[in-house]
Amino acid sequence: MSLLDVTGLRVRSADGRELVSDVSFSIDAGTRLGLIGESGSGKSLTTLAIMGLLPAGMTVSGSIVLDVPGLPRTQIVGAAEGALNGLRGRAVTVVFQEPLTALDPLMRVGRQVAEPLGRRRGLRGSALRAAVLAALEEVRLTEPDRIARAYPHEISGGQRQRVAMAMALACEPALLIADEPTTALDVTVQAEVLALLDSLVSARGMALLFISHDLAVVSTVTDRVLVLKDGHAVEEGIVQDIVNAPRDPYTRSLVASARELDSALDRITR
Ligand SMILES: Nc1ncnc2c1ncn2[C@@H]1O[C@H](COP(=O)(O)OP(=O)(O)OP(=O)(O)O)[C@@H](O)[C@H]1O
Repeated sequence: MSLLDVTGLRVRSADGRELVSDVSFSIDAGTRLGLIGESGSGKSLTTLAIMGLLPAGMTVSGSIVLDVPGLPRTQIVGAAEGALNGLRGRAVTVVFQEPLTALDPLMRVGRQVAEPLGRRRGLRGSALRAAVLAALEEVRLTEPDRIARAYPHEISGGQRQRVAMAMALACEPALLIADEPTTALDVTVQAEVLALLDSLVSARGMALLFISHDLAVVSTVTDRVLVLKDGHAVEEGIVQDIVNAPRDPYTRSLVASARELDSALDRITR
């Protein structure tokens, strides 16, 4: 049994349009899967369905089973809010593209990191303060004291994404979903945050579902990938195989455009 088993997932809008069509995949404990596709292909809705957070009015069918050691095996589709609340954080946590969505603009960063740490580890007072600084250091934030005292708007976008990662990791999830976590960052910061994510996921033995529209980015952090187009899964496999021999026409076009960018860079640097 996998950690996450998604079978025949369908999501429909309130007006009956099918936005995600019969998508199936699974993730074993400690393994990684990339979900790739252009804008509107259904990546975010798939993520939200796994978290049980689809917008009101949408309907979901199929099966999403989370089976995390030490927690009740749960069918997410149709689960009661209470059961989902018990799973969010500890079983599965998301880091979103825009870290401001995870952060309260009116609360100092340190207090926000303290909240999941206190809840998960039962820490208070000076032990909690020390754990907050350690969590900020773990995501390689220099000057953790200053960052802890800052409000979200007083730190950079890259620093905010590291804070969001620290908050996600504080829950010690079995599965981390990273939904385009570096898309809003500039390219050099993007590479650093990806490397950090990669090493933290390995160090903690977490499973990772990594969402991106960028094949090059996906291939740096995952070895297996599922390609989505217009809500349908068109191809799944090892990244290396998909890059070398894409079977589906859409995957071929993704690979061709990634290569195009690469060779444009080569031409300039030659
Ligand atoms: N709240 C909503 N109501 C109606 N349709 C929606 C809603 N949210 C998303 N959609 C539609 O569902 C489809 C899939 O959207 P989704 O956000 O999952 O795509 P995505 O692959 O994550 O795209 P992006 O990379 O731009 O985030 C799109 O056609 C989108 O317009």
